[in-house]
Amino acid sequence: MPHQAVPSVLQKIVDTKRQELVRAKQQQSWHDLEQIAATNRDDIRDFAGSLRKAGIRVIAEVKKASPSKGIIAPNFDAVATAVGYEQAGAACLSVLTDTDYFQGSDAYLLQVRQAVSLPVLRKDFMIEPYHILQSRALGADCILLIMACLSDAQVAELHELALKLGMSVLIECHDEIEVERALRLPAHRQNVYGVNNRNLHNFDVSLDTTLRLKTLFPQDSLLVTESGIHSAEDVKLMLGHDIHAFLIGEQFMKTGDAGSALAKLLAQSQQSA
Ligand SMILES: O=C(O)c1ccccc1NCC(=O)[C@H](O)[C@H](O)COP(=O)(O)O
Repeated sequence: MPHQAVPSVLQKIVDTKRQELVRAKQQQSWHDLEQIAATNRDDIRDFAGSLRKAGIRVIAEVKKASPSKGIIAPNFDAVATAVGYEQAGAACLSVLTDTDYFQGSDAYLLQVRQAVSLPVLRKDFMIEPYHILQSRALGADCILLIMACLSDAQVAELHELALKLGMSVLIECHDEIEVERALRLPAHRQNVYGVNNRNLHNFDVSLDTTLRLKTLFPQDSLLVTESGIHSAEDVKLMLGHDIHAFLIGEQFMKTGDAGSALAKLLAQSQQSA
């Protein structure tokens, strides 16, 4: 664990992950995962590369529920949502696989990855190398590393393994200390740095977090602003600060037609952007 106080929700989720790992390892050994990942080896999509392309790049999130909002999408359909996002112009997808807190599922990741041609992030709380290999075996093109729930040694180990498996890595930060720690990881073109605008201690969301922390990253860093993007004004604010990549879930999912909501946001954001 890192030296700072870990937000209680995160601590709870990480404790659950430890229990899940015990069961998962009984069902599928490291060797099993290695074999599946080996058959998937050539089937990997360039997540970071897609975000580097010109224009507004949205990682559209397939998200049924969350600890802060409860159920967001009562008529949730992971595959229909993903296909809608792809048709609407998403750059990449994010699929929540955590069951207890987000009502996600590994099955959604497998199904979505097959139904679209976009690169897909496995959005979960990764704490052990097993999670990284498991993600690749499920078809993930990118994994998430949350600095707030990992020590420097853990993050270095998970980062190295993800890159070895050919995946991109979304390295998520919430404050200055986490950015400083994240930037000590080896530089790599598959590194994507996320600034999460959601304070995990109280769930408050402030886009100022991204604007404040952005100045700490080297200029050529691939930066994604995460959480709390609700409008074209929010997108334009970020574009004005040279941030072109966005991770957005709730705003789309709560409408019941996530793809159309993404198309609308892109169209409105491109007006005089
Ligand atoms: O969304 C939550 O309530 C949450 C609570 C605790 C840990 C993580 C949480 N969210 C994960 C995310 O990072 C968001 O799903 C993602 O950035 C999209 O955010 P939004 O557009 O606000 O749904």
